[in-house]
Amino acid sequence: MQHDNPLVSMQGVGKRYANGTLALDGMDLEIGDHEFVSFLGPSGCGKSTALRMIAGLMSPSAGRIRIGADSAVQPADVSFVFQEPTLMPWATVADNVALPLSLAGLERAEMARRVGEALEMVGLGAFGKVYPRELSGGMKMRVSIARAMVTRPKLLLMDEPFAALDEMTRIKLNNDVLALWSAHRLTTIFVTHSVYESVYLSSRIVVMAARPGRVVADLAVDAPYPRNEEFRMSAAYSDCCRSVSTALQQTLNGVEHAH
Ligand SMILES: Nc1ncnc2c1ncn2[C@@H]1O[C@H](COP(=O)(O)OP(=O)(O)OP(=O)(O)O)[C@@H](O)[C@H]1O
Repeated sequence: MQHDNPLVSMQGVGKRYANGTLALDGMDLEIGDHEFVSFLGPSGCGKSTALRMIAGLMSPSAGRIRIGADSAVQPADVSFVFQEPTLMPWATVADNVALPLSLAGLERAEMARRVGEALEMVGLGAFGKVYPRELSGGMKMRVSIARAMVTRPKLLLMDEPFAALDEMTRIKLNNDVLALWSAHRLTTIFVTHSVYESVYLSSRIVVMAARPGRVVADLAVDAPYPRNEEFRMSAAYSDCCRSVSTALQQTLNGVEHAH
C-alpha cells in the first residue's frame, strides 16, 4: 500500500545474521499514520527481526528503513513491548513504569503524574506501590504496556505480547490495546502467530514466509472499528480469518515444496 507520507518506510530491507542466516530478504513496506498492522507468519519468517530493525534495536544489512517523513518523529516517539513483560523484580510497579522517564531525566513531580496516567490507562491505577511478584501474568503485561505508553509514543511496536497468556486474558488485553490505539491515535505494528488475533486487531495484515524471511501477502481487514464480541462472532470475521488462513497455508506449502 502506497502512502504520501508514511510513518514507516522499508525499502529492500534485508538482514543476514553473523552466522550466515538470511532472516529477511527484500522487504518493502509503507505504513501510514494510525494503521494497525500485524506481521503474521510461521516461526522463523523474520517477524521479530523486522520489528527490531524498525525499533532501531539493530541495523539492516541491506536496504533502508525510515521512521517519519522528516524529523517530526523522534526515537522517543517509538515504544516496544516484548513477549516477556521484563519487569525489574526489585522495583515497584510505579518505578518500573517510570523507567523510560527517569532515564530521560524527567522532573520528579511530572514523572509521578505521567506514571499515574499510564497506570490508569491500563486499569492499574491502584497498583503503583505493588511489586511485580504480586501480579498475575496479565497484570504484568499491563505494566509492560503502561511502561511503553508512559513516553506517549506515536508508534507502538509489540512482539507477540500475549502469546504466553490464557485465552480470556488475551481477549481482554486485545480489547485494551485497541482502546489505547484508538484513544491515542497510535500507529501499531503487532507481531503474532495467531490468525484470529491478527484479524480481530488489525486494519492490515502482512503475511510472511520463512527461508528466507519475506513478505508474501499484504491484506486489508475492512471491518470498521470499534471492534467487539459482535465482530468476533460475525460472518465478516470468519470470512476474513478464512482468507488469511489460506494465505498463511500457502506460505507453509511453499516452504514444504522448497525442501
Ligand atoms: N541473533 C540471531 N543470530 C542468528 N540467527 C538469528 C538471530 N535471531 C534470529 N535468527 C534467525 O533468523 C530467522 C528469523 O528469526 P525471527 O526471530 O526474526 O523470526 P520470527 O518470525 O520472529 O520467529 P518466531 O515466530 O519463532 O519468533 C530464524 O531462522 C532465526 O533462527
